[in-house]
Amino acid sequence: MAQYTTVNGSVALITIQNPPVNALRAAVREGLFNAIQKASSDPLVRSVVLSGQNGTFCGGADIKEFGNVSSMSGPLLVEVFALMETSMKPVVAAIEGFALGGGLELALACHYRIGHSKARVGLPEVNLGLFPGRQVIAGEALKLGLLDRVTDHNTVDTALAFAKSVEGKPLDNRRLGNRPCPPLENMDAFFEEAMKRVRSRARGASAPVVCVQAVRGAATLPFHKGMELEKVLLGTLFNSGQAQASQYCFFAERAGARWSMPSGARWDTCRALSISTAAVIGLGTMGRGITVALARAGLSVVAVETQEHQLAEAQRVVSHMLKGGGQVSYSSDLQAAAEVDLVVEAVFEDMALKEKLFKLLSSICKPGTLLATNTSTLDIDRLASCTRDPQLVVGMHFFAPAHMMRLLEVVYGPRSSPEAVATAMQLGKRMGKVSVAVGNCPGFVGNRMLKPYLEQAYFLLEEGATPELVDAALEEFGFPMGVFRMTDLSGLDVGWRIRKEEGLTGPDVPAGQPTRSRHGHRYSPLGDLMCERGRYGQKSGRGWYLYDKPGGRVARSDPWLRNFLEEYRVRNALVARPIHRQEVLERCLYAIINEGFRILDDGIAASPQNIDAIYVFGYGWPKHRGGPMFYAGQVGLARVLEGLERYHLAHPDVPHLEPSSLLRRLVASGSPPIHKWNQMVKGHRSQL
Ligand SMILES: CCCCCCCC/C=C\C/C=C/C(=O)SCCNC(=O)CCNC(=O)[C@H](O)C(C)(C)COP(=O)(O)OP(=O)(O)OC[C@H]1O[C@@H](n2cnc3c(N)ncnc32)[C@H](O)[C@@H]1OP(=O)(O)O
Repeated sequence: MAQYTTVNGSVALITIQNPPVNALRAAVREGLFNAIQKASSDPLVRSVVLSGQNGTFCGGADIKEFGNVSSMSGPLLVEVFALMETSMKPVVAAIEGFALGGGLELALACHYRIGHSKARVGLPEVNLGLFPGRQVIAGEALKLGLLDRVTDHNTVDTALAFAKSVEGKPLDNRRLGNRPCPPLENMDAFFEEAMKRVRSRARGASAPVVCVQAVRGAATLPFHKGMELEKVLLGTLFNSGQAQASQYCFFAERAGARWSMPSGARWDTCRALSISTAAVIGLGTMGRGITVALARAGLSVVAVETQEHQLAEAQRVVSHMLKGGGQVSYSSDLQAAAEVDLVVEAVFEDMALKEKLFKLLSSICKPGTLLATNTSTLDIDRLASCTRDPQLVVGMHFFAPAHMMRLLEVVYGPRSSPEAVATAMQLGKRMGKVSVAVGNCPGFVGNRMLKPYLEQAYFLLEEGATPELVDAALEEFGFPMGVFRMTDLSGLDVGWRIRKEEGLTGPDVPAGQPTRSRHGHRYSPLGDLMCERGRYGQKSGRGWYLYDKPGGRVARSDPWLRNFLEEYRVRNALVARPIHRQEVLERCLYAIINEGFRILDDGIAASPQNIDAIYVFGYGWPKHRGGPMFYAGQVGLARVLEGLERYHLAHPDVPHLEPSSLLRRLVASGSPPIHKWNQMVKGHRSQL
């Protein structure tokens, strides 16, 4: 766990050994503690170098141990730090790769720090619901005083020579605990302003707020008092539930890489096809973002758009985004896709158009080309059936803006080959995405769960709520945008087109159909009515809110909408009632969760972690709430079930509120923890 050798006669070299990231689990802490004691007591040793195995200094505390803090064994991190800092022999950290969180604190407990120029240091614990900070590269760390020296050469060798040069020198002013924090003018005003800003951005997350309190303590109190305060604050965070949620997200983010298909095919047994060239078809907003994402991942991309004016505009925008980097050519001819390894189709969400395109692509592209569609809801298998090689068709569902959003849903149809899925998943990794493989059904995972969420939001408007009230409740919960602001941003016409495609609205709806009912179920036509009035959201300057101009970003309440809703209620004999924030949250969130359970039971998602990763990285679900499925566990499955039963009783014509069978089975079996849910799933497939 901590290898100890003596080098150059007098330098003890301690190497942390805990792959893959040298996390500081109990055995490592113990190893370090013993090694420092050994170096201190060995009369031949005059200095110490601390490094990490395999070019990695240390990824911090072991996050897996946080799951059971009470059973943590071995010396505490602070005890290791204290032993190191009070050592009478100079300790030099040799930082390669990264020193993060407790790993950086370990380096800061050393008397000197030498970093490789490519090393990254920082305190990223905000992502884990603990004290936060940002990561910086070695050069900046040097300027900030976090490092004493940066090298391009072998870091350990440099540190060993350096350690030799400081043997016997006084250490008192090298111990950070002895150094006072430089005074700051208007310290109180500074921290109050910082707190105000952090609170407004934290959206209910405790860690950033508590961090300001800890930094204030560190800056204004004597060292040991600051440490005591930090311990108390850390305890608060650990007990908040938010830290567990964030730590769960850390692993959920990585769990998608270990994908599996119902056939038994899985990540470690399938080989990805080699992809170096790609074509993107359709250069609207999505196609442009996808082009940038692929080009940044090192692919040579041909961007195809048949409308000349759109092509010219796309070329301008994409070149600007890529700032001269990336290899992209442009064409208005589909033949340009003939020799590529991968095609990503990103045309309008229209099945007939996509079917035609897939038929064409299948005849144009060389054998072996992977055909991917960026559809957000349509049937992958129907598209596959238009092609020569249906096994080479998958969904690659990007999220806008495609070059920035972390999520990629990789959708496999019944005929998609494991190699095709492996290829799309590997591409996702190359693009830096959180990729999750999911099965084929309308809306896949993300949009399928969005549907009941939107539906509840519309129903709440019918019953007396306003967009402002619904959005405020959701934003207070932690979403960056409430559901109405979000649909204004993405465009109300997107859902309208999908509902037309589904025959729920538009000319295909049979005459005499009741306004607020479809197939015997409650239906709200509010979204359709808005679109019929040209209210598409930000793009038209009017939606659920009012904007200064088309494309405007600042939402204002719209008196027109208030009247519109009142008239709508009168027309439909609806009586507005006061709606409480709690009802908004329960109906909107429980509806999402309920659909999540159905998706799990249907085998469309392989695990609750996959669903949560999709919601956190694609739909703005707050990380400190862990994703909808984790949140359900935190609220209590029995309470979620009771809520759904209550709302379904009140709204029996809303099938999405009828509790899913999996949720019922889980509650009946005593609400097991989330990692055991899969055992209760129909046709359960083993977890990897
Ligand atoms: C009431 C008082 C309670 C007392 C408790 C005291 C505890 C001490 C509390 C606070 C002090 C210190 C806190 C911390 O240090 S928290 C950890 C801070 N570190 C981080 O946040 C870094 C997290 N890791 C990363 O960002 C990346 O993993 C990376 C940059 C280190 C490496 O990236 P990459 O090469 O892309 O690899 P992966 O991300 O895929 O990771 C590989 C593998 O390793 C696992 N892993 C990574 N970091 C950790 C870790 N710190 N602990 C445990 N495991 C870690 C990761 O999960 C991957 O494994 P897989 O999930 O099985 O795929």
